[in-house]
Amino acid sequence: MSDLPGIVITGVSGRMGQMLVQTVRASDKARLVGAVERAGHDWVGRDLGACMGGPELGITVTDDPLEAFAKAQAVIDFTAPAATLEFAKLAAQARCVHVIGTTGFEPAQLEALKPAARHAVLIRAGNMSLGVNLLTQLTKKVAQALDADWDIEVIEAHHNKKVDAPSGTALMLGQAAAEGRGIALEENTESGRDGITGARKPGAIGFSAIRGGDIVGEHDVLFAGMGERIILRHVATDRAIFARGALKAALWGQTQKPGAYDMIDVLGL
Ligand SMILES: NC(=O)C1=CN([C@@H]2O[C@H](COP(=O)(O)OP(=O)(O)OC[C@H]3O[C@@H](n4cnc5c(N)ncnc54)[C@H](O)[C@@H]3O)[C@@H](O)[C@H]2O)C=CC1
Ligand SMILES: O=C(O)C1=N[C@H](C(=O)O)C[C@H](O)C1
Repeated sequence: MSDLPGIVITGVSGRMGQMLVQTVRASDKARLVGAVERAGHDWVGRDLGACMGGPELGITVTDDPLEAFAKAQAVIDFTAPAATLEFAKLAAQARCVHVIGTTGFEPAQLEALKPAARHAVLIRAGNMSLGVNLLTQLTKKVAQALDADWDIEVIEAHHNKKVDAPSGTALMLGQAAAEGRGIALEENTESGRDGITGARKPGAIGFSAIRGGDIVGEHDVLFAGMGERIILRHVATDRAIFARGALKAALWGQTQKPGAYDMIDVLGL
């Protein structure tokens, strides 16, 4: 019996779920102990390895998250907001570190996540990659240095299956820009322009979303001034960057006190 932290992956058949299975199995710092899918999914009740088209792994995909969490030290969760809210309660009950990559939360849903962090370590980020988390720091710094005559626009592109916009990453970058500028993002957002919109609201932070093909994730923060522009860019070409970040967070969380954390905490940026 290994004493490496045991990890459960939720939404295991998803794009990120399958990438996480590969990442955790390749790691010598953690072991995969459970796999969760939604009730009714055709992977439930079958061996995970066989579902993924490979040799059997001895892990049966379950739709009973609490049963899976009870055997684990961490849950890595890239699913959907309603599912993540449910998993947060159960992970706290099982005292598991809950790493949340899910995006698309409404403000009330984010509020509803808070009680879980009183009992367990909860680490949430709209983007788990080192590059994007560094970019948030750079964005804050540039926004701090420029006055409100510089228009800030966050432009993102993702694959055609993505269901939420702006992306979680775009919101992190917008938040960083707002903090740098010393304004509240909620009161200074401009998005979804269409038709006769009128001139751009001075000082606003704009968001635009492109959806197409298999784009993994691309984000530009554009600072547009009079006669010059600065563009900060991150391009993701492989989902492994998110899975590596999530696993790092799950391991880091093992030694932390209950509370709400993000990837800036994990990476020590
Ligand atoms: N924070 C980050 O670094 C990243 C975040 N994401 C986010 O992760 C989420 C998932 O993305 P993808 O893997 O591309 O989506 P996907 O649609 O391929 O996978 C989601 C999976 O969750 C499962 N699921 C939904 N409800 C469930 C429930 N109640 N119980 C168990 N499983 C359930 C679905 O059946 C599906 O297999 C999205 O919100 C996306 O924006 C994606 C990549 C990186
Ligand atoms: O849905 C995705 O694919 C991604 N979602 C995250 C987001 O909303 O920013 C992270 C990454 O860009 C991929």
